[in-house]
Amino acid sequence: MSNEVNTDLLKERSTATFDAERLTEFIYKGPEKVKRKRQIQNIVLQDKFLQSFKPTEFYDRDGQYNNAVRRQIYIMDRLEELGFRSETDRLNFREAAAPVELSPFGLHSGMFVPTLERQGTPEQSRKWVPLGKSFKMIGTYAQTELGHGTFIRGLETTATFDPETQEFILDSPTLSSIKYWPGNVAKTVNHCLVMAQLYTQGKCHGTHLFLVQVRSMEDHTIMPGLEIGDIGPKLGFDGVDNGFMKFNKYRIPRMNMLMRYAKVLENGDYIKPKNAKLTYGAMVMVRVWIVMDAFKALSRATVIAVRYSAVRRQSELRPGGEEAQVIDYQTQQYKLFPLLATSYAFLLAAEGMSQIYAKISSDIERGNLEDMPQLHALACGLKAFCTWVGCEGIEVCRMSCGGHGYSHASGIPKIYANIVGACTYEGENTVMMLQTARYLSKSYFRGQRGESLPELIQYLTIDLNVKSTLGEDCSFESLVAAYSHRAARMVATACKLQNANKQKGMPSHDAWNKSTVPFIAATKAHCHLLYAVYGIVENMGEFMQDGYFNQDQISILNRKVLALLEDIRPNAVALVDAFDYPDHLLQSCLGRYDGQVYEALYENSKSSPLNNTDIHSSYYNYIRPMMQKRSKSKDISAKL
Ligand SMILES: CCCCCCCCC/C=C/C(=O)SCCNC(=O)CCNC(=O)[C@H](O)C(C)(C)COP(=O)(O)OP(=O)(O)OC[C@H]1O[C@@H](n2cnc3c(N)ncnc32)[C@H](O)[C@@H]1OP(=O)(O)O
Ligand SMILES: Cc1cc2nc3c(=O)[nH]c(=O)nc-3n(C[C@H](O)[C@H](O)[C@H](O)COP(=O)(O)OP(=O)(O)OC[C@H]3O[C@@H](n4cnc5c(N)ncnc54)[C@H](O)[C@@H]3O)c2cc1C
Repeated sequence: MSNEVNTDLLKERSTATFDAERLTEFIYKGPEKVKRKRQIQNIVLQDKFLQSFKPTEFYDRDGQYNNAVRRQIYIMDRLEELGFRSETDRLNFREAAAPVELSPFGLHSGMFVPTLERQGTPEQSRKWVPLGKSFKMIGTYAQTELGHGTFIRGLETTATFDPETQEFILDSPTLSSIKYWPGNVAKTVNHCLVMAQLYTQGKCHGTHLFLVQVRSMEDHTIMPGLEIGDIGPKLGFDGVDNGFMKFNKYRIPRMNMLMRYAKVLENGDYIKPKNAKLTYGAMVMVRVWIVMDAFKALSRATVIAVRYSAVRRQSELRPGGEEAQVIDYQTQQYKLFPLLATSYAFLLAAEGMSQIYAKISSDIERGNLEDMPQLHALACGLKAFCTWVGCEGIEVCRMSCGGHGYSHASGIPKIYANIVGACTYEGENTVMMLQTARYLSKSYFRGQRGESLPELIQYLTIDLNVKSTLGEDCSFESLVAAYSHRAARMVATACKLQNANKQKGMPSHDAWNKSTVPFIAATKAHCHLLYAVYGIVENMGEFMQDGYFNQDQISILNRKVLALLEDIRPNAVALVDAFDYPDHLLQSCLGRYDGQVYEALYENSKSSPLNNTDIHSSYYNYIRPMMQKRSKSKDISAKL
């Protein structure tokens, strides 16, 4: 591989009107943090073991799982050796060491241990969290069943208290109650946090979490009374052993119920929690993290697509002239530059979401549940919005790279396959949006009654009779006002339909269900971030429904969005360089910093396993016998 930088990329970087390094420092919170991140990424780059793996798609499923386990354990050991204590250092090392791989221990660290900490009593946490953190206990979060994932209250796994033996008896009473999907259940973990319907003294008290040992700590054999296995190949998550698990009257100690919020006493008495939804806390936490995951996935795909668009020359923009950089086609800019803006918007949304989560979850830990509904609504809405918009955007990035975008060598298919599951896991997006919609509906009617609303939704009470003041300058204030107006009007419209349904005599659940389509649209408007002008132009109908903009203002906006493309054009490469993703993290022949795309594609293809032999065995086994057989037959020409 040559170590020269593609001349087009060199030109792009020299014509940028700002210093990308300054923006990198803003993104990563200062020059020292950037320096530290790069130091850590370099440690990974110099690490022979970590650099010894071929691209994951060159291995079969067994190999991918085996590699994932090997690599993640190596990473754990290296982190201990390096003595990295800060979460940022550890995350930077992990992301650089395994950039496109979901860890078979991901749910252990991401859900199992944090849930023990947050949902266990202090005694339970003191006992189990150190075992989890030292990987003596390796766990996951097992909630979804064959028959239920969304409707937690419909889960069928039972945990029945036996006061004689002071045990809970876990059981999968039906086929549909078999746990199905939990990550790392199939081969990796020896414990699970199991969500089950709690029965005591003959009464069901709803779903609660139980710590269950599923494999021997001595030899990893499956505990008697359990059936465990892998669910099979999936669209992505190749290295993750999502599994199924069936309980057959499986006994666990009473004290294995996480009892921070609800309890079962020795005599079987049930002590209920302050709020039944406290047991849903682990899901809220992961939804908050998924907003950052959506930023990372979309921004990486955008880096690849924008750099490739600067390098790829195709067709004549000027008749007879040299072939144009595809980034100079207005259509290519209209595809990619809004995604560039969206990536920056998602970064800010993810950081804001994390700050709000930190504050409200610490209030909840101290027993102040006042803002729990707002946190739930925000986490549901942003998780759904950012993964939907992010996944659509990643597909646009892939297609904007033409044929090479479809190759795993571009790095984009893997980004998409790993993040698109987030539209489903941790709460299916439509269901999540409807949770936010429910909160908006209740808030709208509270606002109508003159009750005060939290700051984030005070816009619901604005005067909807005003028209836009937008002028040629498309001021920030006029754009914010436009988004608030659109969302407030759409929420009001959905709520009026819900009310009208009730007035017609519909029971409230039907009145709700028959207004959920406009509620989804209203909730998306509520979550819509301010990559402003493009968002208005792309959704003009919703902004225009009540004549909020006049014809002149619409023309201003249509002109403005094209003008913005020209404003961004000279800085497009610098804006993606600022995300500072090193090549070994992007894993992309198209998104390389040096732009040597064709050489990288050629080298990558030569290492494809199918090239291990010149003539493939199928020639000897099938093709040659077929040709010999056909050459003997008389009417060969007819067959051809
Ligand atoms: C690439 C990176 C890889 C990163 C690695 C990631 C790997 C993937 C890991 C994946 C793991 C999983 O998928 S784990 C499994 C995830 N599963 C889910 O998320 C299931 C989704 N379903 C649910 O959360 C629930 O069923 C939900 C839809 C909220 C409905 O719950 P209920 O029926 O109990 O409640 P409802 O009747 O709807 O509402 C009753 C009231 O409770 C409130 N309520 C409901 N949930 C609440 C909550 N969590 N916190 C506060 N309040 C809540 C509602 O707002 C209502 O308030 P009022 O209106 O005031 O009454
Ligand atoms: C990659 C991946 C990893 C996963 N990891 C785990 C894990 O580690 N642990 C775990 O417990 N689970 C895990 N899951 C399961 C996941 O949490 C569930 O699949 C998810 O919660 C969706 O539930 P479901 O499958 O029942 O979908 P369903 O709810 O059956 O969705 C089917 C359709 O029904 C619609 N629908 C359902 N309810 C409503 C409603 N009330 N109103 C309107 N429409 C509705 C949905 O919008 C959707 O269109 C994982 C899933 C995936 C894909």
